[in-house]
Amino acid sequence: MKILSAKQLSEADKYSIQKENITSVELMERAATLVFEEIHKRLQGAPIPIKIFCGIGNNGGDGLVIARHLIQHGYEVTTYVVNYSDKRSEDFLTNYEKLKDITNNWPQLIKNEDSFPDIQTGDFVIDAMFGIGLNRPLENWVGKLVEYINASQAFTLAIDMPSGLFTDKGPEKNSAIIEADYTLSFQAPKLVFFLPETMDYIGELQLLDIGLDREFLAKLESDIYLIGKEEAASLYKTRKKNSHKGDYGRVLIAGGSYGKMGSVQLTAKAALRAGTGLCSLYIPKIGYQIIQTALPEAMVITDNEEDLITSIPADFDADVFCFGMGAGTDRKTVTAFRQFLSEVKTPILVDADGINILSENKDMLDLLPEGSVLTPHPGELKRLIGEWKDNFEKLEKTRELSEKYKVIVVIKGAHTFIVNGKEVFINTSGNPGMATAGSGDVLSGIITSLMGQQYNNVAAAVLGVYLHGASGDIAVRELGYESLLAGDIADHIGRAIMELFNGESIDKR
Ligand SMILES: NC(=O)C1=CN([C@@H]2O[C@H](COP(=O)(O)OP(=O)(O)OC[C@H]3O[C@@H](n4cnc5c(N)ncnc54)[C@H](O)[C@@H]3O)[C@@H](O)[C@H]2O)[C@@H](O)CC1
Ligand SMILES: [K+]
Repeated sequence: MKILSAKQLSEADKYSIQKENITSVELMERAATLVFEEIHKRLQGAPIPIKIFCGIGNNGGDGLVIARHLIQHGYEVTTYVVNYSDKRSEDFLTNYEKLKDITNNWPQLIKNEDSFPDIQTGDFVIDAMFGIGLNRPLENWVGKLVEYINASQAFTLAIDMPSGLFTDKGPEKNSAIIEADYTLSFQAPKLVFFLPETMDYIGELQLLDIGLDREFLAKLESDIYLIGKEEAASLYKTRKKNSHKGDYGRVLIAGGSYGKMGSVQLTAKAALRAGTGLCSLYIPKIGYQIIQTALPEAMVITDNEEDLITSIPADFDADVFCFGMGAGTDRKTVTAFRQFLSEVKTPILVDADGINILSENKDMLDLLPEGSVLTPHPGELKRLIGEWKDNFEKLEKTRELSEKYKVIVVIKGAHTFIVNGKEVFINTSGNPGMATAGSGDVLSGIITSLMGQQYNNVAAAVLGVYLHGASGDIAVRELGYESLLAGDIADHIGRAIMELFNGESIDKR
C-alpha cells in the first residue's frame, strides 16, 4: 500500500469530489459517518460521556458530523469548538448549522484556558481539532489544551491523525501533540504513523476507506510503501516439483568468535528454515563442535585461528555470502573482510560487526558489490551515517547512502524500514517480544536465504523482514512476549510462509 503526502491526499479528495459529482460536504459526511459507525459498533449505546473537541477546519467538520450521529443515536455527547480563529471552513459551518438543527445542546466554545472543560479519566474523548491541514506547531492555549487532554488520561480517539502531528515532517521539540489511544485515519496511511519518534502518538491504527477515486490513487506517485501480508505474499515464489537442493541456493555464512558462536548458529538455522538448499558456515576453530552438534544440517569450514576469523574464502562456491554476526572487530578480522570484499563478486549481506567494521573503515563501502544488503539497528546506522535531527533526516541520509553505494539498507526497529535508493518499504509485522538477543541474526539468515533462492535482493529484503516479523507474531501466540527467543522466530518461519496463504499448503503449481 502506498504512503501518501498531505498534498496528495487533498488532491485525491478534490479529484474524487469532481469525478463523483458530489460536494465536499457529502464526502465529509461519508468519511465521518464511517467513523461514527466504528464508534457505535464498539460502544453499542453505552452511557459513557463523550467529549468531542472540534477545530474550525475540516477535521473539526468531521467532529461535528460524528457528534450529530452520536446524539441522534442517544449518546451522551458534549461538543466543544476549539475556537482559535474565526476563519471557519465552509464545510465546518454547514455542519455547525446541521448540528444546531438537531439538538439544543449546542457546541460550547473554548477560547482560552479559562474555558477548558472538566475531563474525567472515564470520559471518551474524540480529537477532531487538526488533521492533515496542520501547518505549524500548536501554540499558546491550544497547545495547553492538548496537554490538558493528555493529562486527563481519558481514552482518546484521534480523527484522521492526532492533533499537533504533521503529516510530512517531524514534530518540533516539546510541541504539544495528542497522545491517542486509537486513530481512525482516512484512506491512506501517513508516514509519521510508522516513525520511531511519532508512532507512539497514534495508539492503535485503523484505516477507513472513504472511497476516494481508485484510478487516481493508483496513479499517484509515491516512493514509500507499507508492507503487509498481501504485499509479502505477492513476492513469494512457489517451488517447482522438479527441483533439487542446488536450486535453492548455496549460502556461506561467515562470522562468530569466542563466546559468540550462537549468533552464526541462529543465522544458519534461520537460513535453512527459510528454505536454503545448502548452508555452510565459515567460523573460527572454537565453534566447530558447537555448530556441528547444534545444527547437523549445516556444513562447517573453520578458519586457521582458534577464536576469531582471519580470512574469508571469497572463492567459495556460494550464491550469496553473509558476514558479520558475532565476528568482532579485531584487526585481523578487519583485514580478512577487506580482502574478501576486494575479491567477492556476488552481493553479500552484512550485519552487526560487519557494519561496525564498515563504519570505522568507510573506504570499504566502495568495495561492496552492487545490490548488497546492510541490516543495521539504529545504533549501527548512526555509526554509518552520523547523527540525525529527526527521523525524516535519518531517512534522507539513509537514502543517500543507499544511492551512493548502490546497497539496500534495512533499518531495524519496531517498524523496520527497507531503503533502496529513493524507494522505502515499511514493514508492519512483528511485535515487542522480538526485542531479544539474536533476533537480528535470524533476520540476516532469512534475507540471505531468500537472496540465495534467486529472489531479487530488494524482494529478498522486503519479504525477509515481513516473514521475520510474522514468525515472531506466530511464536508469540504460544509463548508470550517475555519468553520469545530468537530461535523461536527461526522455528516458526515455515508457519509464517504458510500463513501468507491463510495457512493453506502452498501447492499452486
Ligand atoms: N477535503 C475533504 O474533502 C475531506 C477532508 N477531511 C478532513 O479534513 C481534514 C483536513 O482539513 P483542513 O484542510 O481544513 O485542515 P485541518 O482541519 O487539519 O486544520 C484546520 C486549519 O487550521 C489552520 N491551522 C493549521 N495549523 C494551525 C495551528 N498550528 N494553529 C492554528 N491554526 C492552524 C490551517 O489553516 C488549517 O486549514 C482531514 O484531516 C480530514 O479530517 C475529511 O472530512 C474527508 C474529506
Ligand atoms: K485530529
